[in-house]
Amino acid sequence: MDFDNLFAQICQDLKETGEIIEMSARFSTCSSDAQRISFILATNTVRKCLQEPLSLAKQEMSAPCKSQSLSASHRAEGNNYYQKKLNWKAISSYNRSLLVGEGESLALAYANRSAVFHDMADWLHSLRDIQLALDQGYPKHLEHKLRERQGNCWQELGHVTRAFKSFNLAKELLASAGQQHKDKLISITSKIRKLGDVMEVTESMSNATSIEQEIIKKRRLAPELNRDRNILLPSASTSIELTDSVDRGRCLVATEDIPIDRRDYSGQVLNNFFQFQVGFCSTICRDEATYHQSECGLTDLFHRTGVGSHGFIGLLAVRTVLKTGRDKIVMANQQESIGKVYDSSDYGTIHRLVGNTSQRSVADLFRRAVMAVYLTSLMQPDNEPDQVLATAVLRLLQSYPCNAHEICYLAVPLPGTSRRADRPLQQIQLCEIGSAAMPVLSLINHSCDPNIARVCYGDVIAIKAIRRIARGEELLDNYGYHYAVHEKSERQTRLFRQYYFRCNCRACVEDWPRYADAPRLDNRPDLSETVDRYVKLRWCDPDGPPEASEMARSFIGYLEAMETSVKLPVQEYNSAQEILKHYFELSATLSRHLVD
Ligand SMILES: C[S@@+](CC[C@H](N)C(=O)[O-])C[C@H]1O[C@@H](n2cnc3c(N)ncnc32)[C@H](O)[C@@H]1O
Repeated sequence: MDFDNLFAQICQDLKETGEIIEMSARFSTCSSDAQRISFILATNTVRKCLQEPLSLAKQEMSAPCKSQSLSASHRAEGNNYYQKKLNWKAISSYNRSLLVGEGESLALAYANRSAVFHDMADWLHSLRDIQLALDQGYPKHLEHKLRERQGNCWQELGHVTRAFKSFNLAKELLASAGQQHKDKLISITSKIRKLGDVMEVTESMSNATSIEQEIIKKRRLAPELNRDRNILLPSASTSIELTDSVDRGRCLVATEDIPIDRRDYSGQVLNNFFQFQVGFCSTICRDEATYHQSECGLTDLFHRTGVGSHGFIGLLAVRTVLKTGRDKIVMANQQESIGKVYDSSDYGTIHRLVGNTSQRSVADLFRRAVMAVYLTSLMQPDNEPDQVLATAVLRLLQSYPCNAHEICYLAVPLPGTSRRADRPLQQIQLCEIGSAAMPVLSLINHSCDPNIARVCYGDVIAIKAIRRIARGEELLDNYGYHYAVHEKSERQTRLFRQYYFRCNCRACVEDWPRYADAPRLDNRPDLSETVDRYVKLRWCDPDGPPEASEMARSFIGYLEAMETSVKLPVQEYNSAQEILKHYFELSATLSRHLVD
């Protein structure tokens, strides 16, 4: 049963027992989250309603979820996509195959995924998957294929001796398999010959973990800040400071003029990164994360039964609490403030995210409190939830809807791998792959006409100025409701429903029209063709990037000129800003942080 249904059942039972009105009056007098949790734990009707679903859920969580046949069918689907060169879809099917596979089916899924990475020129990921396939007992009679692929990867990465060793292993396996692979044997022998004289094979082969360390080292390289690091706000530069205001709460403000495209913040996501699939992002993550035992069962259960309307936020809350541990939570409860330094690696900064508790209805708080008890009971071996943990979960169930950030990546073929230069641009997709708590990023207030954009570099988010920000001006993000896309009334209603504030940005105060109804400038070129050309250049043509950067620079100039010479809003300004954001996203996806 998903949580929405379970909660509806609880409300129904409370109505039938005639307790609901009196209970809601008493619950409304609770003045802290700790009191709310105690209240739920002391309410027999709620506890009784939770008992059976909790037992069933725990049974399901411990039930085996591996299936050779399901793994094989996802793999077959992946093979189908792979043949059609739909690489991302193939990877996604192989991922599903991995999640339910074990033994040989797991090995085959890793091996097939390695072929896709190989075709995408993603040598390290291919190597990692090859090694995992071998570790899982990949069939011996097929091993020559993996060894040859492994040799290609090492060769591309410049490890000649490792390539030599892999090709030789492939050759031995082919030779012992007999005549049927004669052509293959000739081609491998020629690859070995081309490597030249490799006198001594001293370089040892890497295992999956060491390859992964290489991958992570590259992926986690946060883009450099454009200024010195701010010691009070370690993920930001000195161009930004944290201030407080009566009507807008905490906010980030520029300490100097910030030009377009300057990067002044880059926050680590990993503190509480949560992917929406049960599966480890790496073997290192698997080996380090002791809390995964509770978390994975829960995530899998939520997937299979439907997560309910607060499900993902609930899982992010569980991950945070499991990863932080009870002692640090107790400490955060005891400390009123977090001191001078606002450091996102400190749980205290997450603990103090805005939850808008005082503005929430009794019904909303009651529902979240029941969910906190339910989730905490699932995390623990018996059905007696720890009050401290349940209180922390309740706190996060209020703050995360107003503060969690999505992690996205742009699914694009890598440069040079496109077989058709006219590949439709629609193949580029912005994919949401998870959500994360990033407490410093969460200090930025909303505007329907923002001056910064968030850009994901793998699991690191950077923010960049998309218009000039003057000294003393507030940095403003967009929470998903932009003036160019949503009517003012819709923006105001939705922002209030989720974030509990009335927006008074310039676009709201002046009631700017949406993009389609905004005026156009006379004598300005139509940008749509340029956008197409720019995007094509950026990812289809290996010689494209320099020209594309040049184009982005001209857009920046164009935007800056419009800021001072044109009364906004106009369509052209909006389009140029969109192109700039595209440029940022593409640069992040194609940057060396992700691809070597
Ligand atoms: C992600 S937090 C932003 C930082 C927040 N001001 C703080 O003190 O931590 C989101 C919350 O900030 C407040 N907020 C965001 N944008 C706002 C705005 N434009 N005007 C007033 N309050 C705003 C709302 O309470 C919202 O739920």
